[in-house]
Amino acid sequence: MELLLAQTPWRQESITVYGKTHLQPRLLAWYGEPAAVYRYSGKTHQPLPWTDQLDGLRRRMEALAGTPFNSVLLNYYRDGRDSMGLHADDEPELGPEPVIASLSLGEERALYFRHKRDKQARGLDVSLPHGSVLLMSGATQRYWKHGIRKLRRDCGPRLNLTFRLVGSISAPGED
Ligand SMILES: O=C(O)CCC(=O)C(=O)O
Ligand SMILES: [Fe+2]
Repeated sequence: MELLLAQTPWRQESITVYGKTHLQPRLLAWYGEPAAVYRYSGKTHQPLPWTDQLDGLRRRMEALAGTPFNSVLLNYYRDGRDSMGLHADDEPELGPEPVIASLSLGEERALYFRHKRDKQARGLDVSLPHGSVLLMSGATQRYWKHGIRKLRRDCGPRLNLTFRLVGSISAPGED
């Protein structure tokens, strides 16, 4: 975690909601094969090339999940004010039933799940302690959204690494 915090070229992206632009409440970095271009939160991300450390983690995640990954999104939650809004990782370039391996380091925070359509469905909080891996697969992204809430109490930094397999979806008329 110390290596990743120190050596990653962290960026803070902005997001535009209802015509207003805000800075996203966390830092991020995107690594992967050159072909793993990914649109996330309405932005196109060109991946940085794998570092030895991230490639090593990728191999371990592939062994655990039994599926290949060609990219990883790093999210850095600096303190309890950093968060991630409810969303599903359901972009077309991830395919219909993506497998996502999510490695958490540092402060334990909860990933909360809400059903997309069934408002009666009970939500779910999944605590993600240091060193844990959460596998999301099957229809999870189709039916559920997830996010990280802000906290009122003080809390230390947290890193989350989501390993993904991003396909190239070419736009109509492109090859
Ligand atoms: O920080 C987390 O555990 C969630 C990250 C996430 O949902 C994402 O990167 O899409
Ligand atoms: Fe996500």
